[in-house]
Amino acid sequence: MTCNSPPIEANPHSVSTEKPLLRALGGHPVWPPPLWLMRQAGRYLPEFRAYREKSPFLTRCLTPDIATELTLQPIQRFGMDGAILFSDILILPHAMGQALDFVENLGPVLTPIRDDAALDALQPEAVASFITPILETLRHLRRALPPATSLLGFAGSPFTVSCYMIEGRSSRDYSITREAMLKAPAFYDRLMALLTDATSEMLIAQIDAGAEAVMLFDSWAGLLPPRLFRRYVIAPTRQIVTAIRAQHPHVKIIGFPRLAGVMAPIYAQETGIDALACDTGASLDIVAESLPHSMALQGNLDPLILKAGGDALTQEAQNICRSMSHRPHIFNLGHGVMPETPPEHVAMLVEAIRTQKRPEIL
Ligand SMILES: Cc1c2[nH]c(c1CCC(=O)O)Cc1[nH]c(c(CCC(=O)O)c1C)Cc1[nH]c(c(CCC(=O)O)c1C)Cc1[nH]c(c(C)c1CCC(=O)O)C2
Repeated sequence: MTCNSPPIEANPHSVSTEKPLLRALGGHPVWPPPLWLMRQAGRYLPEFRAYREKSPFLTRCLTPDIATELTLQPIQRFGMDGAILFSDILILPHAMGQALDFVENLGPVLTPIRDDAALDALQPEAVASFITPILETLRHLRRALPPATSLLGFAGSPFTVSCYMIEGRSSRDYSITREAMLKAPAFYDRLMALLTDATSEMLIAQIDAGAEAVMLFDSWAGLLPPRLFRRYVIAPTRQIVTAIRAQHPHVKIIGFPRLAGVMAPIYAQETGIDALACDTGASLDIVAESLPHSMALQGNLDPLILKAGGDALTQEAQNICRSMSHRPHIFNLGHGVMPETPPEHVAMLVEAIRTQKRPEIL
């Protein structure tokens, strides 16, 4: 598919001309719930693997024709209600000049930022030009997507991105980062201020280029105890939400404080987001009890159940939908699609969600 191809066949079950995903993000219950999956564009798809063999990950992210095609693959195959830009949360530090590579079977590898000299070498002013191809991808996608499919931009939240920037790679506990936070607060706060401003500017640029909603991934938020969670997860997120709202008051924002536990509803209330994405460990109905009815919830099927398939997949997916049928809910996973997931299971999940009967409203 090229960027000038005709729009893809829309979700046949969608009856409203308004986009179901944006309607749910606007605080309205929608049935069946709109759905998309984190990592829906990924290695579990043979058509994704075909591109992966031809070019490195960063090239795929920064080549509009390729990034557009990869974003569209799950939409073409499953008719998802949301299309998330094919990019990565680590594009931002790379755009600032931090060396980044994605190594097979290891994941991201960066030159660690451990002192003020390394911070001084970063160039936040370079981000705007570096992300030009990503903004072009968004413009292509707005033209190529079916009318009912919403286009999602995203960024990593400052704390999670700081974990990769300081650690230099994936880690079990990001202890180097968390020690820097405690032992070198002036250094760490300087990095966080840099990331908070740059993330706000990048998301505003994504919205200017066509993103209809944006998502903030704080994938390691659950590593922090409450006091630090408030300072380094909630406060930067609130700053980013405020900055986006100043430019785009009606664009919806999804926050994903992964593994936040009891802090998740507090995060939702105190950051001003429109939708709270919940990880696998959250019970949506319990989280919902402490949030305004207008706050949309997103999630949260266990990716392992999707990989396993069978009756458990259909039953668990429909249980999640039923528990949220009275609220604005976006069906998703509690984390990304696992690479070993059979694509047939995703098709089965989409069918189960779209054809289930709506529970009687009691
Ligand atoms: C932590 C994080 C990263 N990237 C991301 C997060 C937050 C979500 C999460 O918690 O998983 C976010 C992300 N990464 C990617 C997307 C867009 C695609 C989508 O979600 O559909 C999104 C939203 C592409 C990607 N980002 C990456 C891939 C795999 C690239 C490939 O193997 O070709 C994709 C499709 C690479 C990546 N990128 C990252 C890691 C740790 C890795 C290697 C491990 C892995 O592959 O999952 C950093």
